[in-house]
Amino acid sequence: MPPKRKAPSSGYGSVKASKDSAASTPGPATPQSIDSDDDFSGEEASEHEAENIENAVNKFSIEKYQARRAGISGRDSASHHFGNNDFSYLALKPDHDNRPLWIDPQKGRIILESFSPLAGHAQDFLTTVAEPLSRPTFLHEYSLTPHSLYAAVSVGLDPKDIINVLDRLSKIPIPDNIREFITKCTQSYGKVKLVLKNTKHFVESSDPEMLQRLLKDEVIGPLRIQGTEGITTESAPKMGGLVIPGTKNAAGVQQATDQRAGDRPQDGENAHQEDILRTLTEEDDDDDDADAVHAFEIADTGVESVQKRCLELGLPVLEEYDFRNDTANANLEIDLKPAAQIRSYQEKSLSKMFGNGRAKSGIIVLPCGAGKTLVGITAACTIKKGVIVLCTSSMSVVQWRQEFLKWSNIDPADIAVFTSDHKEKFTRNTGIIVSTYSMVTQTRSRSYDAGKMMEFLQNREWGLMILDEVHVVPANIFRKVTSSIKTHSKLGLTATLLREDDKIRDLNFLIGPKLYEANWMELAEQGHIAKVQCAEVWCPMTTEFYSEYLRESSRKRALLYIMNPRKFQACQFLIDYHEKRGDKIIVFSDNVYALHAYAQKLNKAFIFGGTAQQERLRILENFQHNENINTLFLSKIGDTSLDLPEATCLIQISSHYGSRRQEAQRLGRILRAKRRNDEGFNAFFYSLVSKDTQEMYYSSKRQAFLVDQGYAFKVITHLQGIENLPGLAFSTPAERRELLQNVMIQNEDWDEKISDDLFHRNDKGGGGFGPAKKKPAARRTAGSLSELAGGQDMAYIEQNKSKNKELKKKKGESNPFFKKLARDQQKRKQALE
Ligand SMILES: Nc1ncnc2c1ncn2[C@@H]1O[C@H](COP(=O)(O)OP(=O)(O)OP(=O)(O)O)[C@@H](O)[C@H]1O
Repeated sequence: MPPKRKAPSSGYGSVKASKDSAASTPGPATPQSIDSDDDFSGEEASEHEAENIENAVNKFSIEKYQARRAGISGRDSASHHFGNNDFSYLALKPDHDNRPLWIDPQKGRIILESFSPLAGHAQDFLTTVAEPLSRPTFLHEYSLTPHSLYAAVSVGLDPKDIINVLDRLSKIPIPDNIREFITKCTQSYGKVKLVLKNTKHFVESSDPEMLQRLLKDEVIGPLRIQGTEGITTESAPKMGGLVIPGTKNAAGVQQATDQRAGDRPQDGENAHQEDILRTLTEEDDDDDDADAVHAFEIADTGVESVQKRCLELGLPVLEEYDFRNDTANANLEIDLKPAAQIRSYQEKSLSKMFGNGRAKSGIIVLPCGAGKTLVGITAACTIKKGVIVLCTSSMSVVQWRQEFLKWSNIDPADIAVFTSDHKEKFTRNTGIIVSTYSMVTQTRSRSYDAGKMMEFLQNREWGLMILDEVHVVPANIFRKVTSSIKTHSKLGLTATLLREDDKIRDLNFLIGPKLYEANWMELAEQGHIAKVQCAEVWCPMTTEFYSEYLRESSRKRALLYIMNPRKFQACQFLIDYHEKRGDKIIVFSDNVYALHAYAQKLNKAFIFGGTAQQERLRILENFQHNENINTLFLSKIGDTSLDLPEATCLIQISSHYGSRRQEAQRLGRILRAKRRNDEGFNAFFYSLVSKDTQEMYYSSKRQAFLVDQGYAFKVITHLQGIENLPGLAFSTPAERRELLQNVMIQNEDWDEKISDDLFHRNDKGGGGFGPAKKKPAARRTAGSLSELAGGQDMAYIEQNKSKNKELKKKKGESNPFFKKLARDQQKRKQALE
């Protein structure tokens, strides 16, 4: 029996609230549920913060609603089936049909009817105030959490606005406890800002009483600069005059609202909806108080103490950078090239960052391939001060620099890279540095040059720090980065604000709140990312493999379900089918033994941690441009940073347990497919799973995130015509026994331990077969494995000559196109040097 599928995840903010939530709470921690690279340590501040949130959420769980519900339970013979989800006691508004939202008063969940004519407006609003949990075709689920409300406050909404709009869109009157929850969360969050104006730090708030309270505080009070004039008052900053480059106008949110005018219900279609819409778009100008801000100045050295103390007081500080009034830091000459037009969702995300004309620190979440790089570059072009970009790998560093040169008019001399191979500085008084997290945080055994470079980074003030792929970097690394490099604003970029250990919320206070999260399906509909058909292919285990599977320990079990001959056949069949359709296919395997075995047997090229850099590039070039090389086997080093827009089909044969993040990252490899706008084009993502094994459990867990984004995984139990595939591997019992013998003698852990990506190796040696860090002395081949098993005469060894070697041989015969490619690469390298 396959394991039961889990219901869409619930937000961490809602978990503890009620008894039935236990069902949606993740089970006990198992080794598989934690990504190995998600190491955290020293999280005192965030633990404290987490406690606050839990308390708030517990308060949010309301006995009175429980009691009211108790009153109605047993009312009819069906209500008990709905348990805690029986909301029939809630009174509907008379015109509820015209309103798109349902609100669950117990957990703060909001359900949006995405087919409503008002859905567009409602979605814009909900992504600002709530956490999107699940967005399939017809009903979207959001959750109000302390963090989502914190983010809403940070983009300038106040509790009154939030409650008003929610009320207009809701089918039921807003429950009192929801009002209370919104007010409670927002009254402390976002009230205090730390603003750097003209090199002076100010603690700012629109509430003068809040500042009085802080001045009386024993830690913060003494940090006020003596001799400055107490609390000053001035009008609140406005967007006015600020133009985000690459946009037609920079009215930000307002423009996004205008674009929605197309959603407006047609004349006579529904007068009620027209009314609701009108009230939604009406300007709220009755609040004059919000137009003034009050501030006091603190010493530069007191910044960290103020932040820490405010967090302790439950008043996390929002960071804002008034870059237009920063006369102390030199202006950077940078603008987007005239041809660069940012897309509406990119503009919308930036309008949240620059909503009031200042730069807010925070995180922007866009799907893989949706253009996060251009968002970062546009932010840099808006702020026009020194920028530091931090990436996860040295290849990303090169790509970021190239993208800056492609999209902006930055002088190449003003953008430098800092990696182990290149330690450059810009020559003028300001510029851009692109580096990796490891370069700026590693403290031991720094070379002299690297030490000098770090001094250079630490001795200046940066206008903007762009933090790429924020979800993969441990919190302690962020702490090191932000404490050692002075920057006025931080922009985190990611595709999946998701960690298996749920520590993602730490980022809220280390970088800033989530400013924007795009809807994957919407972007696919608009053609910005590819549409993907997802399928899980169930492969029955052969009897001999299954008998061993039941007997074995967990590590060997994994190898057995990965090497299941039926899975191999399914992979062979799918490759054949998609190659014939003209697809370019990537096959992913975390397990390097399987990677090697599959690729060798099917005579396909492969890349893993031990593949030499030259060989990797050669294989990738062939995959991109050689019409005879249409399939590439990749280990997990290809999960990220791989830009292969030719790829249109993914097949996953082995993966990292239940990692939702890896599943999303892998899907991301085909979202940028070049052919995505061809009529009727679909990319394909297959996950091959051995039936009745643990792999099925992991597989459903892995899919949870993508299912929440609206992807539907079809289950394929039989691949039509597989039996008739000429040359189908392992079709005789003898072949399968041979394979089983090979698998059974494997005693090593074949999971690749990598600490860098596809383009950057740890070992300096050439392509050993095994974990990347191992010495490449012994190159194990399929031949020697087969010999060990006493099966020298089997098909397995006959195909010992790998496709990789074949490609290597062809190196000298490179056609003019490859020669040109090599020349271009050489030029790029020289440009970097
Ligand atoms: N506004 C735009 N106009 C034209 N092309 C764009 C625009 N935005 C992004 N692109 C293109 O889309 C592709 C994907 O962009 P990018 O590499 O920044 O995606 P990403 O979100 O960083 O993906 P990943 O998460 O996989 O790294 C690039 O080729 C980029 O040039």
